[in-house]
Amino acid sequence: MMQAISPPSPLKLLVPTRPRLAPVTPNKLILHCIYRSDSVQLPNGVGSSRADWQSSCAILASKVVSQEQPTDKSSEDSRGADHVAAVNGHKASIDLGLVPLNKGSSDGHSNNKKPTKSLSITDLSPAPMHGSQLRVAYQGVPGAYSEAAAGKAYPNCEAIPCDQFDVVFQAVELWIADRAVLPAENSLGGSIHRNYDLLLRHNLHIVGEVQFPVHHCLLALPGVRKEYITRVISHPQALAQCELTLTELGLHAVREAVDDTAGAAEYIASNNLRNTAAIASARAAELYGLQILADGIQDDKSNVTRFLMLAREPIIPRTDRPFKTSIVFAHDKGTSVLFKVLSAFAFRNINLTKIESRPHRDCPIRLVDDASAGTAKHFEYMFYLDFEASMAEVRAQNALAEVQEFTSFLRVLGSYPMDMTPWCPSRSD
Ligand SMILES: O=C(O)C(=O)C[C@]1(C(=O)O)C=C[C@@H](O)C=C1
Repeated sequence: MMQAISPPSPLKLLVPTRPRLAPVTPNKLILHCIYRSDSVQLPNGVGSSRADWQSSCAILASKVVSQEQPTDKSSEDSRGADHVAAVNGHKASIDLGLVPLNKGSSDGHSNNKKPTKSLSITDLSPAPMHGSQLRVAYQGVPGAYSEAAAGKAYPNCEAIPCDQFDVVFQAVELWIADRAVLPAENSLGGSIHRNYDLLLRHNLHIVGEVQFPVHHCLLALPGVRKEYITRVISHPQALAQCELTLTELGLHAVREAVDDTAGAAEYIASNNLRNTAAIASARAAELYGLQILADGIQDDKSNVTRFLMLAREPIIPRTDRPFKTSIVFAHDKGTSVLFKVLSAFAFRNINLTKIESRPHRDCPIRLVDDASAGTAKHFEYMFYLDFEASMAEVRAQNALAEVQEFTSFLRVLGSYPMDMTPWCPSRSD
């Protein structure tokens, strides 16, 4: 059997974060960044370098009425962040509240060289300024699927474990990490809602995606038999993905949710729990010295989780490979706007790959009074949409210009290369 190793302890949240969602003002556009296409010349005739492009973002963003001015709360947040010198021994390289969105060409990243080679999934945004290995933050402990996804997205990166999703965002905002890798949705378990909410509260940009086949195992201490198991622990997504198979295995066990799959395995090993099994990866079994009681226990062999990669800076959108763009929008007149928004994409033959709605936390309920019938209480939503086009394409820019007219809030979360790696769903297929 493999020797169990002691993995690094995950980053913990030391500063409480408050939501950074900008107030949504009816009929005012909040567009963080409009990407320019090479075929669309801005009035000042900017070139195609990153510096020019960032300046264009600044110019365009300054033309819209920005609601991103920090509220009292968000300035408190920035102060809180500035006070953090280190998290678990990882030093923040510079003081940083929020990453400025409208950077001009004078920032440290800018240079006037045109990109000499095309972007790839492993080269999704500028190289780290510290000049060493790319540091990628993920939620969980070593052996988590998020760690493996980080390795797929950025081979040879230094993966930095964090104990909460919020900490993953903070690690990048505080320059402890260069990228974040976060699960967004699973083919069986659905969306990881927490991360959709966090995307809106933080100002990181989506710079890529990876789709990662998730192959679950049932793990227990060496020598433990299935019949002894009275409790199965794992991440709620993993429990959901194995629901039917756990029943079929004939386990008479309660299911309990913990923060991550590999953390469940580590917990069993460190507490010598002989009545508890974990749902986690084969790598977690190896790392924490557990045996595999059952292999491939996900309810469907083609169990895939889609992860998003985030960075402080957006990438330059391209047209020479398939790109996806993610947006989030809201409207103060309720959900009736949805049909109009969707038609902006349908008329341009732009394929939608994902739609998600989340509670509008700033304004969760809209009251509609009807003198004769009483008061209707409508829930309000933020809508997240992914579509298959690059922001460098005119049709995508036009679609968004149209969407902007129907919505009171619109933000481009990122325009990034689609994961087009060949389909290979499960090791056992
Ligand atoms: O717990 C882990 O190992 C994770 O990486 C988290 C996570 C998730 O949040 O969806 C990632 C992939 C699997 O779908 C199960 C769990």
